[in-house]
Amino acid sequence: MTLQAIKYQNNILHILDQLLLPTVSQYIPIKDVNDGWNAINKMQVRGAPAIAIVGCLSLAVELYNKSFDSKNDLLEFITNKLNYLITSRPTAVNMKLATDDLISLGNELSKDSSVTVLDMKMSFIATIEKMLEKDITDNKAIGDYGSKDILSNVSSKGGICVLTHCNTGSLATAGYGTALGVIRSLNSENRLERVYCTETRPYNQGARLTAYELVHDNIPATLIVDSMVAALMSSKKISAVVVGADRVALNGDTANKIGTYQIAVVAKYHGVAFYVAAPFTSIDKNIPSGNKIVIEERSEKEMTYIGECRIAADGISCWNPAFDVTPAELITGIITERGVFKPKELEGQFKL
Ligand SMILES: CSC[C@H]1O[C@H](OP(=O)(O)O)[C@H](O)[C@@H]1O
Repeated sequence: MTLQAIKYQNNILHILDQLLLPTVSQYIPIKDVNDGWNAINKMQVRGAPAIAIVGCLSLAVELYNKSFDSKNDLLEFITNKLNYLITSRPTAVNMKLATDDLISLGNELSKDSSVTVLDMKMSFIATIEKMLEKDITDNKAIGDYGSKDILSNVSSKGGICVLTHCNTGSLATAGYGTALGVIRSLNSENRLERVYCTETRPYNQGARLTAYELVHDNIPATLIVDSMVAALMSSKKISAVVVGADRVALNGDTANKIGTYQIAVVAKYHGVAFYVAAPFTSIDKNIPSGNKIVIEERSEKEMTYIGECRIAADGISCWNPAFDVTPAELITGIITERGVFKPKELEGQFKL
């Protein structure tokens, strides 16, 4: 059983507080959209798919306990709540895409005279609940497509070594994971010698979350400091890098955790395949390239403190972008639940 970032049953929602991992494993209740917004903004839950799922489930929980006089009132309520949830973190696209889908569902249902207010409310809740299962199904498909494509491009018949950055596993999704899903699939096929994970400063998603998942699943793994990537590639046989995504532009440019871009540059220099693993819920067909992606900047406290302990000189100014954009030319393949695409093939997927 992989770890669960999100626990939802009978309209009751809890999330694993990821700020406390790996030393404390504690679930906290999410009772409404305000709780959802705060948990996402503080990064008690994080990861592009998990942000959308928790955001929408926080709406489902609030909806369940409310009644509405008309379908227009209900549509206005969910529109306001969803547009508020989008403001919790700007870079990952999943919450925005979920909002667009739910609002278009709302417009459809409000025009259908055979649908009552209660039918409409329960239809929203059912649609949101389906996000959990679909995400896990998508991730398992991503895992299997990714494993197959990576192995088709290596000469060895034995286990391979891969590198990943940040956390893209069960703690960033509804379960199994995206890039970590590929690693789980490689491991279950007995084709993984070792995965190297970067600590991923300053929030340490790698050291605190990915390492936690890999140890929990008994997957052979080694933690490295972010600045060791070039040394790793020059001294060990790394067959591929697999990372996640927060927002993929139509041309394949990809916004992901800060540090991804420089790993892609080093991978290019060393001739190592560089894959992005992301469901279509992380692909933004409305932006042509990565320079349109808003990059979230977070508090300098995340850089200058570890817990309560200050680790940087008082008075130093800081720059803390949470993401960077890797240009499509550095990306070997984008692994999705529909298969693996070269960046230039992505646009065609939206013309089918
Ligand atoms: C499976 S998407 C995970 C994606 O989200 C992470 O960012 P954050 O931890 O700030 O939410 C990181 O970019 C991962 O690749």
